[in-house]
Amino acid sequence: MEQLIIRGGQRLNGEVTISGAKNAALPLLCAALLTDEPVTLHNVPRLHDVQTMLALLHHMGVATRHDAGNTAHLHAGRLGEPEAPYALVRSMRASILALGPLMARIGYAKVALPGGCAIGSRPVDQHIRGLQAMGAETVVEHGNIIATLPRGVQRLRGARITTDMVTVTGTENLLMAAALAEGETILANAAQEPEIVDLAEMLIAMGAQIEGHGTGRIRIQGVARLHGCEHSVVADRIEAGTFLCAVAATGGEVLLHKARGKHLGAVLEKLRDMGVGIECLDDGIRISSPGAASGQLQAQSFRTTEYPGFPTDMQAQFMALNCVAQGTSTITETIFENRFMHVGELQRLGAHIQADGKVAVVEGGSRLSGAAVNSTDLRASASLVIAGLVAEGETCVGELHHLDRGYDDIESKLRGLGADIRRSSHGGHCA
Ligand SMILES: CC(=O)N[C@H]1[C@@H](OP(=O)(O)OP(=O)(O)OC[C@H]2O[C@@H](n3ccc(=O)[nH]c3=O)[C@H](O)[C@@H]2O)O[C@H](CO)[C@@H](O)[C@@H]1O
Ligand SMILES: C=C(OP(=O)(O)O)C(=O)O
Repeated sequence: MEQLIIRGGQRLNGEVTISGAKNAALPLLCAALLTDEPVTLHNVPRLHDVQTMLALLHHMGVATRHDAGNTAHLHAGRLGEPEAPYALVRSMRASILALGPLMARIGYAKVALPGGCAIGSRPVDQHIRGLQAMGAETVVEHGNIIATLPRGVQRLRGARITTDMVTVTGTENLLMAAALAEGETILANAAQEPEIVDLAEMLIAMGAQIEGHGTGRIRIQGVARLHGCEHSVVADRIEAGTFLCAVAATGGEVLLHKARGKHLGAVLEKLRDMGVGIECLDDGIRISSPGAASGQLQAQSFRTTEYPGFPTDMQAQFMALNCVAQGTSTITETIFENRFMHVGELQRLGAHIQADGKVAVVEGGSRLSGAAVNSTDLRASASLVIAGLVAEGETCVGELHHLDRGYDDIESKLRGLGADIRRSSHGGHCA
């Protein structure tokens, strides 16, 4: 079983390049299902989730190739077996993103219901309800959502859809479905994340007519056909945020190439309030954290909310940072009901945190000490890496399949900044 072995205490210095965003790449790859022409996607990160999505698309009859230069070539000329089986969906919930494009392109989809996962129950009722409003008939049978069009109906039809809550992949699924539907669709209460904007920009490059992406109301005029395109995946704001928290905690000065400050507003504000130096450049972010060494970082309270609020995908990493900053902070998780599983593992490293329901109270100023810990979900694993980088002695982080879902070679990138971190299948000295 592989582990990351980290010897804490090194400052991070230098330059790192942020990869393409997982949460943008996954819907963009699915958008290739909307056309029978070739699609070329640049800056596609090398992640397990991307491999799983390519395997899923291949299973459906899409020709796929992810080349060494991080460009993915996709061609959904003829769709063979448009099914997303549970084996693939279970390992990656974003498989649900095949539902909208398949319904739009061929009027049939069979996608396994994702079920619950480590961070919460995560239903997909809004995806299904939206497609029903566009004329789809759906049943859930043997654990699969089977969606069809009524006899004699060729295409989904545009609709006005107000989701009960803001849902990121729900908005993406309905946006892709609406792009090929007949007539106009209004998505009200739409998610505004940068990944939605990236998807809309790719769809527009394919010939879709979309307005209002990046706001809570997206207007789509369906077209009969979409064509192929070439598009580049936006930089990963969560990977960038993870590096920012790591540098803030360890101290040092790092330039994050390609990171976009405007996508990280809420996180950058908290870092600045904490006492960290942040400079947003045209094509990157520079961070310096001299206060880390002298114990001058001030812990920050925050609530996770939809974009542009503080992202739930940054909650665990910022919690690790708050553990070593000074003062008491309160962290409220409002998006997922079970996203504090890293608390127990951070406690093993010496953190003082009390979690009760949606709220965790962190007593800062902890002197962390290395230990064996296990990842419980993707961002939890990143929080343990950050804690390991500041902990005294050796930290061994296990269950790396969570980390590998969403970080493109994080250990090489951290090593390039001076961290003492390596991957080993033999384990370290941690008990
Ligand atoms: C691949 C991808 O982009 N994943 C991101 C996406 O997940 P994902 O799109 O799955 O998250 P949603 O935005 O849909 O979830 C927001 C909330 O709405 C609830 N909900 C959602 C849909 C639905 O039909 N019914 C329902 O009840 C969820 O359980 C959750 O409590 O947005 C999350 C919130 O920013 C991020 O943490 C994930 O990293
Ligand atoms: C929760 C996440 O991803 P997913 O929706 O793929 O589980 C994440 O990226 O932090």
